[in-house]
Amino acid sequence: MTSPAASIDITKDTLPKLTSLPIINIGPYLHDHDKAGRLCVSAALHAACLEYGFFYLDISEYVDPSEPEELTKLARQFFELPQEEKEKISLQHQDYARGYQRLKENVTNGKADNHEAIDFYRPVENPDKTKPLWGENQWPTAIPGFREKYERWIEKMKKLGVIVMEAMAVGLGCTPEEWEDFKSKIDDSFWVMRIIGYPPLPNAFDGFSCGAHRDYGCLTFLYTDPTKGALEVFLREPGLVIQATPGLPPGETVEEGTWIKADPIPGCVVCNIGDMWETWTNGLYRSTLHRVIHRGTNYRVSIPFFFEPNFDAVVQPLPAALRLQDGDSKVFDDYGLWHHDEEHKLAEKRYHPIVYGEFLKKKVGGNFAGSGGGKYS
Ligand SMILES: O=C(O)CCC(=O)C(=O)O
Ligand SMILES: [Fe+2]
Repeated sequence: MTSPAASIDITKDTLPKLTSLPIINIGPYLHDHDKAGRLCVSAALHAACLEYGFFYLDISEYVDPSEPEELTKLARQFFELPQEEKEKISLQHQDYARGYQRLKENVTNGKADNHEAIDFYRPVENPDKTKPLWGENQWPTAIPGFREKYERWIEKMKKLGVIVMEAMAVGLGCTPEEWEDFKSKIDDSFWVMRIIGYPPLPNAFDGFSCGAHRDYGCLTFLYTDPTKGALEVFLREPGLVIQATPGLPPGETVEEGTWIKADPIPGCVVCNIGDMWETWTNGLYRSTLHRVIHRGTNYRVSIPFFFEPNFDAVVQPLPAALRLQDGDSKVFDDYGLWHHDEEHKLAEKRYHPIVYGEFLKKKVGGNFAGSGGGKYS
């Protein structure tokens, strides 16, 4: 194989973990000529996904910082509106997924999250709000420019999603033909965008700003205002057993590892992979726990864009990932050199195929309908 993934020997046990996430500049993938630069980016993405499932993506060559800054201003204007005005676009007027959710309406791991938000999904043909996820997006009308500016951002993030997916496919060792097939699963992304507002956590609050969860999709591009100390990422560190952590998903009261802060870095979005990448890589890349604890005094705004597979995409382990895991096919020849035995079986698939839309319906269907659900429950 000729991919960077194959030529770099990254073994999880030998590299020390950084205490802050790696920064990867997507720039070379924006320029046609920079082949060597692209390979470096792909190798860095592969290493970051093996080790952390999280990284900073430097997009300063792709977006002007004034653009997302303007979005956070618009978001603040919305969250400052009287509650009745915000409720006009409540998700209860639609499919219970698209629209505004009031403070503490979202529940993660059984506890109310101390945030409010507006959720948008890819628009669908023939919307029908009685069908799960099939309603219409609800845009605030009281704030001039809101919809146009956010729609411009959505277009940019969708394009960025395809660019980063290609860079990651190369890093994983996909052939160009395999990438074409893979691309057909993500080229009409059933994206989600959330605009989240976090008041400071009250001292006695029994819960989090956003409880510990893994994102369930493909790639998250998280833009946040400059607030520090809020987002935390769980770094798995085998052997390092931390105390039981309240608020972890059920059955995960103790994890081996540590929480690190992922403060915003100018020019970057925080990027993480979700459960779909875990399936595509047959568990080689893991979807990583994260949470938000905002104890500052300000009102924090974040705008995660979730670049997801196509609604009808079948998601299953990719051949490139199975090749990387195929310990069995590395056989020694008569000279003691190992080579791939093409007739040997690839690694066994440990993840079952999933139709993304079906999986998504199970995740969000019925949430917020007074049933105490939530995006991450
Ligand atoms: O607001 C943040 O920093 C993170 C939000 C998040 O993890 C999510 O919406 O999935
Ligand atoms: Fe998340």
